[in-house]
Amino acid sequence: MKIAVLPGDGIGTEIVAEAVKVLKALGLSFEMESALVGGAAYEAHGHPLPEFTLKLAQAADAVLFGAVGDWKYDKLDRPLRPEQAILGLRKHLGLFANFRPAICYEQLVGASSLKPELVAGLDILIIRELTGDIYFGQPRGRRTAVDGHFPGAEEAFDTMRYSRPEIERIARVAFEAARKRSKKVTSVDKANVLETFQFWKDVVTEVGKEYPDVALDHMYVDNAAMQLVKAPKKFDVVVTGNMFGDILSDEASMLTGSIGMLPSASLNDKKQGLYEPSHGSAPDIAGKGVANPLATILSAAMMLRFSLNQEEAAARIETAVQKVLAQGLRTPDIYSEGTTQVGTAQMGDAVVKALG
Ligand SMILES: NC(=O)c1ccc[n+]([C@@H]2O[C@H](COP(=O)([O-])OP(=O)(O)OC[C@H]3O[C@@H](n4cnc5c(N)ncnc54)[C@H](O)[C@@H]3O)[C@@H](O)[C@H]2O)c1
Ligand SMILES: CC(C)[C@H](C(=O)O)[C@@H](O)C(=O)O
Ligand SMILES: [Mg+2]
Repeated sequence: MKIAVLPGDGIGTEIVAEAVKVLKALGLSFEMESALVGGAAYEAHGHPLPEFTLKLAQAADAVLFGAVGDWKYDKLDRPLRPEQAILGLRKHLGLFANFRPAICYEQLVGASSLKPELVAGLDILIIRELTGDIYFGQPRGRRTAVDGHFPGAEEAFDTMRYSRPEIERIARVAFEAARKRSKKVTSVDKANVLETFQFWKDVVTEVGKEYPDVALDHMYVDNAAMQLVKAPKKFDVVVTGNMFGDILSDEASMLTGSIGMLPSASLNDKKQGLYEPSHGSAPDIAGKGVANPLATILSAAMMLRFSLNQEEAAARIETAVQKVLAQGLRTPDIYSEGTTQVGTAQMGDAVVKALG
């Protein structure tokens, strides 16, 4: 089992160190190899996704990823910005299906942004399409009246597009996932305005006919953003495009207590996957040892389940995380009165101890 470990920037290095600690404590034989990615790779090699890093990821069964980015790179040309590394990995590895489960653990009901009764028992699965949409559509760029370059641009544009096969395959992923859950899919779109998402809705509806045992409903993204905070338990599997999924999953993270609790799995059609927390490099708290490593540790559990066929080990990690929460240990983002505040490394150590 070969794991490429790509910590990246900011808190990426801190939280991945804790996930690696937990993986090592399982007593399984992994081959783990690390490489620079994002801003760290740009500093060392002049590119956010160097050839070596990409090859390492391509050759691995799974990638454990931290986060990339920092405000100090804002002025770089877009292809050199750290965020291009994660977009490049998704594209090169064909990681089209992004699972972002928003689960409110019973111990964190009080840490949620919503009233306890709205989130107790909450378990939503957001399935975000990850290699299409306005993120990758062509053409994109800037036009100027003068020479085609910034500064002096007159306008900038991106293209939102989805092809039928792209929508069909993510819809199937969602219907299959729903079959193993409460058999309900909500497809989120903006079909009232956008041609791309009218097409999305039509294709998801067609695919839905292959799954008569799964209930399908459709919701506009603005309403979905509202319903997520009004009555989140109405949702089970949510399937949506790349950009809407990016936004809705950050919103959903706060129902679980913190963005530091939301793991993710990005899969291709070969079960190869990239596993990362849904959050970013958090430059505002980087280097302080206070970041919550649980989203990354829970992402490692998803990696064991989806790409490495280690269901038992995955469940061990998830149980250990619930145990440390039950012990009252909290990083600052999920802290509440009566609990014990700990730092990133202490939280990782506690999970290792709770593995038993
Ligand atoms: N997949 C990725 O690598 C990824 C994802 C999102 C953002 N980014 C990048 O990260 C940089 C910062 O972006 P941002 O500030 O908009 O989003 P962010 O997710 O990094 O941070 C948003 C807020 O959440 C907090 N936060 C995030 N993770 C946390 C954790 N584990 N524990 C405690 N608090 C946590 C941060 O302190 C911050 O206040 C940008 O360069 C952005 O492009 C990268
Ligand atoms: C960093 C950025 C490219 C990325 C995205 O928009 O997909 C991030 O926000 C995420 O959610 O993984
Ligand atoms: Mg995001």
